[in-house]
Formats: sequence, structure tokens, C-alpha cells
Amino acid sequence: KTAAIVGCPFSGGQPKPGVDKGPIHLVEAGLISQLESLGWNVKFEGHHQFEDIKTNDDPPIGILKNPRLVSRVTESVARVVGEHVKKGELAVTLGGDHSLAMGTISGTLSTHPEACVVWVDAHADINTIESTESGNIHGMPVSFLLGLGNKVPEFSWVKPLLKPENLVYIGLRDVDAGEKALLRDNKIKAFSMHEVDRYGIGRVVEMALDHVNPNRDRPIHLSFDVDALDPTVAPSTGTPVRGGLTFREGHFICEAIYETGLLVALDLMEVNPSLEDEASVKQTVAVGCSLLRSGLGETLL
Ligand SMILES: N[C@](CCCC[B-](O)(O)O)(CCN1CCC(O)CC1)C(=O)O
Ligand SMILES: [Mn+2]
Ligand SMILES: [Mn+2]
Ligand SMILES: [Mn+2]
Repeated sequence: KTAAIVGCPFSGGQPKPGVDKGPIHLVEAGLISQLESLGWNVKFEGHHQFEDIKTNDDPPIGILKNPRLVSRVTESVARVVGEHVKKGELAVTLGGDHSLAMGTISGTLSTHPEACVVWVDAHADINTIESTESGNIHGMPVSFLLGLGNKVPEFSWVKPLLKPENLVYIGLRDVDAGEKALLRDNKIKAFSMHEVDRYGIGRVVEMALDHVNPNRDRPIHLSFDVDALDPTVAPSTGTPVRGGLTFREGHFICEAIYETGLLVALDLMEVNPSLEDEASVKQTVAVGCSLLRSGLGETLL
């Protein structure tokens, strides 16, 4: 079994410098040998070099920031992830900000249109060009994947390959008003931190998979934003929100999804090694590597 590491040093979907250094810190922490120790044949062709386009060639569209850059980068990521998934390799994308998921999930769905998406995040990342308050595209990838909101010509390459019934969220706790309406109107299943508290993570993962993968026969794309974890667990991330998943809850999700044997692609996003003190950075990077090991079969016994 082969895992392809897709290092995506990209920060254009949000304003804080440093998240583009996430991939290099994860790899330098020994991720590749850790995955090899789990029995994986790991392919890593170096971090992808994303050409930068000059900001003066990329004025905002409405309030969307770096739109042409984000579009171009995510389109190339879609191609890269799509190639790996098509070859039957487990595509492991290291972010970089979560706008990249527009690319990774497009890549997966182009090969497996019936794949389901488990989105683990404090945020819904479903803002449209009409609903976004920040213009930061890392808060919008899901709306593009679903084909919601007015079309943005610069993003015409993104096809609405994701169906609302094939998407489920775990960990939500900071959803904008416009996003709440979009979740309701599109009948999108979401297990917020309230449901995690009420049912426990075991039942939540079971119910989430029952919703998008009732017969456990569909490929799974897991898109994990480290800010789903409580900031005491993963402090070095751009949009921390209190009241998040514990270390174990985060790992349980990855372990349980690996156990299905259906995982075809995994994103680990929003590690920003420029934020907080050195101990926090080391902690966040270590948690990222640990989550990835769990997603690729590491077990406690
Ligand atoms: N929904 C946010 C955060 C997106 C986070 C993206 B990530 O990939 O990290 O999940 C938040 C916008 N919100 C605007 C009002 C403010 O008071 C608080 C933040 C946005 O910018 O759209
Ligand atoms: Mn590659
Ligand atoms: Mn996110
Ligand atoms: Mn988030």
C-alpha cells in the first residue's frame, strides 16, 4: 500500500503568514519514516512549488483576497491529488490553509464521484462570495465544491462534484450566520461540539458515517483542520476557537475512519508554525503527525 505525500506550502487563502511552512515542519518532524514504520510505501516528490502571481495582477474580486492565486494553486492541487488517487495511492495532503481542500476534494471526486467527505473543523468553511465577511477563501472551499452562490468566473474550473448528502461535519463551533443558513437550506448533516458532548465521539463518528456511508461501501475523503482540536491541544493555528475536540477525540476520528478501510484521501490543514511559542509549535506539529499516523493505521494496542 502506497501513500503519496502532497506537501502544499500555501497560505493565500488566509492573511496570517506561516501556514505555508506547515508541510515542511510536518516532514521535518519525521512524518515519512513514521508512516514507513506503519508499513506504508511512502511517495514524496518534495513539496509542491506554487508559482506566486504578483498581488497587483490579482486584485480582490468583491472582497475575496488572492482569488486568481488561490484558484490556480487549488486547480494544480486537484490535478496532483487526482493523479495519486487514480493510481490507488492514498493521497495525504499537508497544508497549508484549508482553501486547498477545494483542490484535494475535487481531485478525489474526479476519480471517485461517489466518495463521501468527512470535514473535521471548528468552522464550516462554506461561505459564498455573498456571505463571506472576511474574504478569506479558506472559509469558502465547501461552497465552491457544492456549487453554491453566484459563480466566480476565476473559479470556473471547480465543478460542483460534491453533493450535500455526501458531506458531513464533525467539531463545528464557530459557524457564521450566513453559513448556518446555508447548512440548513442544503440539509447538510453536522455534528457540532454540542453533539460530541451529548453522544460522545464514538456515536458521533458512527452516525456521521451512517449518514454519508450507510453500507460502508464508499470511498472516504477526510479533510481535517487542526483547529477542530481545542487550542490547548493544537495552539499553533490561524483561527483557534475554544471548546474543541480533545487529543483523544481527534485521534478517535482518524482511527475509526482508518478502520473502515475506505479512506482514499486525507488532508491535514492549518498548522501554522509561526504562531505561538516554540513549545506550542512543536506540540501542534507533533499532534499533526500523530493524527496522520492514526489515519494511516497506527493503533494503541
Ligand atoms: N468563517 C470564518 C473563518 C474561516 C476559517 C477557515 B478555516 O479553514 O480555518 O476553517 C470566520 C469569519 N468570522 C467573521 C466575523 C468575526 O467576528 C469572526 C470570524 C471566515 O473567515 O469565513
Ligand atoms: Mn506528487
Ligand atoms: Mn477549515
Ligand atoms: Mn477551521
